[in-house]
Amino acid sequence: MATRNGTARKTAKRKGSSRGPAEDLSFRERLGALSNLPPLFRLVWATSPGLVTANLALRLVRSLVPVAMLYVGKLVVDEVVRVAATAADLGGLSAWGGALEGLAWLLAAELGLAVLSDVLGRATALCDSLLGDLFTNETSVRLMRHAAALDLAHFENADFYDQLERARRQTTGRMVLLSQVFGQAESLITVASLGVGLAVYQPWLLVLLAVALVPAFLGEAHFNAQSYSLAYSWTPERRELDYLRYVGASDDTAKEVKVFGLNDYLAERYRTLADRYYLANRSLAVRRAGWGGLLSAVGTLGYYAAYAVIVYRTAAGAFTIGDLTFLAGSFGRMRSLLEGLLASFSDVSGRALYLEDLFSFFEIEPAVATPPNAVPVPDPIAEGFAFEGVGFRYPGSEVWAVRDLTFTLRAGEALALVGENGAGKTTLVKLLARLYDPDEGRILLDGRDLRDYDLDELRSAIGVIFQDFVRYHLTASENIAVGRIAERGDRPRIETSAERSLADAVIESLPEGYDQTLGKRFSAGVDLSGGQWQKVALGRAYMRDAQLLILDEPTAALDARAEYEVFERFKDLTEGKTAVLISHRFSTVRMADRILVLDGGRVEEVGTHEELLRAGRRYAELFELQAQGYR
Ligand SMILES: Nc1ncnc2c1ncn2[C@@H]1O[C@H](COP(=O)(O)OP(=O)(O)OP(=O)(O)O)[C@@H](O)[C@H]1O
Repeated sequence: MATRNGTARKTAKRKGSSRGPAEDLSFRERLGALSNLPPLFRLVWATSPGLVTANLALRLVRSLVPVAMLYVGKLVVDEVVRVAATAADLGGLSAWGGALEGLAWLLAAELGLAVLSDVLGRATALCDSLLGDLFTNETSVRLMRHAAALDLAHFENADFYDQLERARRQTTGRMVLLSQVFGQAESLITVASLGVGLAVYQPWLLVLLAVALVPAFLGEAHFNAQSYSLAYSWTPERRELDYLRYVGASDDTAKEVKVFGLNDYLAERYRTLADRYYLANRSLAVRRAGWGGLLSAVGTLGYYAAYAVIVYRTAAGAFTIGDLTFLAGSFGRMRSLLEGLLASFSDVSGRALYLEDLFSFFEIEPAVATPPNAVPVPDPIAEGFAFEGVGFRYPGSEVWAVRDLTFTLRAGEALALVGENGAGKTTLVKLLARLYDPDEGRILLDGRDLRDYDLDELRSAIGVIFQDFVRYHLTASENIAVGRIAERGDRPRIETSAERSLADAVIESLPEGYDQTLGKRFSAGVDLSGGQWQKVALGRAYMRDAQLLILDEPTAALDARAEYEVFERFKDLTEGKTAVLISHRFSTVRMADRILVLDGGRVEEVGTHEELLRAGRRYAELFELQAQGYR
């Protein structure tokens, strides 16, 4: 699996290592994670350049408000002191209306700044939340698109699922990270402006401030990295928790969970696992709170030391009372800003570590893909398909699912695949549809390797109705239209497909006909029986109208009459097309032009129904077994 950079590889390696979950990350790794911020910024920028610009402009103005307010505050105090002294000299204020006017202006300026700060704050928050929503939508769509482009093999791999899960968690709330970064930039400008003010009076106060805050910062950074390690190493368990929650409370499983009485077992298993996670988290949270409190006390000590110095110097006459308020205010403000800045810096680097999961997910490349100089898929297919010594092992499996497959599937012929459970029928079909590529040998289409063709075109030329077809909780018409989703607006085509697969009677009996939502997930949904669902799924084959049609157990759930009727129409479905039919029912198998018998992933025999019966080998044996069952 391709990963993004050193940090990703290291984190991936850590997972499998024997070191404990709360192990540390080096400071460099933490800093390295910050390299995820520019790509994040580019993603957010692409979401809405206008909102990002507005956000930054608002923050820039807002960052200068605090120093302006403190300075006006200082002027107010100095002015009050001056006016009060003069008034005392003259025995009253009344004669000094002119002096009060200056004070009034200053107060008005301070009020104006306070209102401005509030308005800017709200406008920034608005920009942040709008951007956050847009960003979540964008990233979720990208994630879905990317996941769909990946190989089927990825989806059968538990590590991939963990990675997908971690990436999925990153689609929401990532804007918080960018707001934090923007907020940090804003705080930095404010700190710089306050720093200039402080430096004018007492430069060494700045040094004191920095020294007092470093321990708290390092503590934060350390615990952030530990939290990440913990969350990372617990991904499989968190996935199991989600799975248990799903099995324990979902429409798909409710029936079986009830009749087998699994509820207590599932709840108990959930609790045991959830408690372990809670305990691991708790011990970290407690240590974090303890150390955090101690280290921030050091910062507070620094602040009061500085405050004492300023008070002493004011008393000694070196500063005015206005200076005192300005300095104490600036210092206090800077301390909380710096503290927030440092804490959020380590928080940012912590969150940036999580971003690694999102970006490294986006960088996984599918192995089954269109080659650079792809050839167009022939239409119509002239010769057909040829398997030449094809062998395939599922990823991570030592056993060959199919091996030495050599046979042809001629254009226009209907070929049935027969074999016992696990013989390799579905695997053969997955190879034909290029859901996987062979590990050995090759599959040719009109004399060229399947891998030379454009993948989208190839998939478009093939229609597969799997045994475990999906029951989409969408409308009846959409459930048929998924066969050729681009034509979903073509109602006559959908209705004709339904008619040919015998789904029309089912759909017409629904309260809302073709617009009826199927399945139980949504309140308006109506569920169908297994056979009714199969008729709907079969409608997709007619809708697809592909050059190569593959039907995996198309009639397994149909009653005898429906099966008979479907086969009456089978010729018409496969007319002029190449078809592959998988079935355990010999009544179905007989419809095919030729039959390929698989055993243990190898071709055992090929021929017409009559030829194979005459040969008296496995096909004849299986046929006889089934025929006996009917007698
Ligand atoms: N996703 C998978 N990962 C690993 N092994 C698999 C996977 N799918 C199938 N296999 C293995 O590959 C072999 C062939 O399976 P396949 O599903 O092709 O059989 P089949 O003939 O379609 O069986 P059935 O009649 O039960 O549908 C089996 O030994 C099976 O255990």
